Amino acid sequence: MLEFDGLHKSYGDNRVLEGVGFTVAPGSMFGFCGSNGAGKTTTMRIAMGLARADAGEVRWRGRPLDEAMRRRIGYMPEERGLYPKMRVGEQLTYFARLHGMGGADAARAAGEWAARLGLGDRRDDPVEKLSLGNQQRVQLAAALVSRPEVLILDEPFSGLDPVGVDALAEALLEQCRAGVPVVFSSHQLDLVERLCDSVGILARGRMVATGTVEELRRREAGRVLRVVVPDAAPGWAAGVPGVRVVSESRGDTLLELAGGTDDQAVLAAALRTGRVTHFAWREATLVELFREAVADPAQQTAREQVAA
Ligand SMILES: Nc1ncnc2c1ncn2[C@@H]1O[C@H](COP(=O)(O)OP(=O)(O)OP(=O)(O)O)[C@@H](O)[C@H]1O
Repeated sequence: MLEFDGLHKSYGDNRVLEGVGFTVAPGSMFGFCGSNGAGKTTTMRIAMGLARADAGEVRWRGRPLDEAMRRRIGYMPEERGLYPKMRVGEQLTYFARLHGMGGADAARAAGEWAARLGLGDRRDDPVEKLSLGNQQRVQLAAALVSRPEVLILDEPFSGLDPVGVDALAEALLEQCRAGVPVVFSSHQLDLVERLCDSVGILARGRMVATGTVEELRRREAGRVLRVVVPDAAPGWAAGVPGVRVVSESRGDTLLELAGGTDDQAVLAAALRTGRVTHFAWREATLVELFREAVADPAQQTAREQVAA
């Protein structure tokens, strides 16, 4: 297991992490989500020894990470870290050697990863001549080239075109299949939902939700029904007990049902208005779960009081 355990970190009065913890099993992919400034980069930098935690630790296979173990981690820093004037191929070979690979092995792996990430014909170009998206691909290749035991990637998908996203997604899934635990941060929640076995959402210095997307959905208090009643008068659902109207537009309504509310009673109410052309539970997207999870409870209570 890769374990992030009880991490605390303050910068002056800014309490960034207040007991952040999650685990990532070998061969699984963990999507690390949170608003801008939530502390994702700080958490990853602590794992890599680039920032010091005030308390807590990060363990791999039961032992706190040390410098020797960190050399076996493929890390992609947010600030990126390439040598602009070095050629792509040399650079990848250099990173592979830095992580302990022998010369010939390193050169072979560099060639393979450049090709895998669509950089085969750019191997002799200095990095600074590449577009930002292609520099991003080099950075990813640099994290992957040394056959790491663990991958920690800070926003690896940002700036990639759809072909680059697919190439990286496939590369990461392959790493997972080989037993590597993968942690990546991202604001692209559709990708997180598609790729990750589990997800963690960081807010106010703590993990406010962790689990599979399915588990997060189950934990959601309200359940959302989509009901389409083309001929109904606006507001038809507002009086149905246990129902909150999330949205309503020309007969197309999203309704949140309180626990214990019978969906068949809602259907009967809909039928009383006329034809019902659609009636189905709708799964919350990760974007909706994220919004719910990061919402400040104090503000939410205030909103509910205003609404009441
Ligand atoms: N070296 C530092 N000195 C002072 N404050 C810092 C430092 N590094 C980070 N912070 C602060 O810590 C908080 C968390 O920042 P961090 O970069 O970890 O967030 P993040 O979740 O990665 O955000 P984003 O999604 O925008 O990349 C921010 O308030 C930031 O200003």
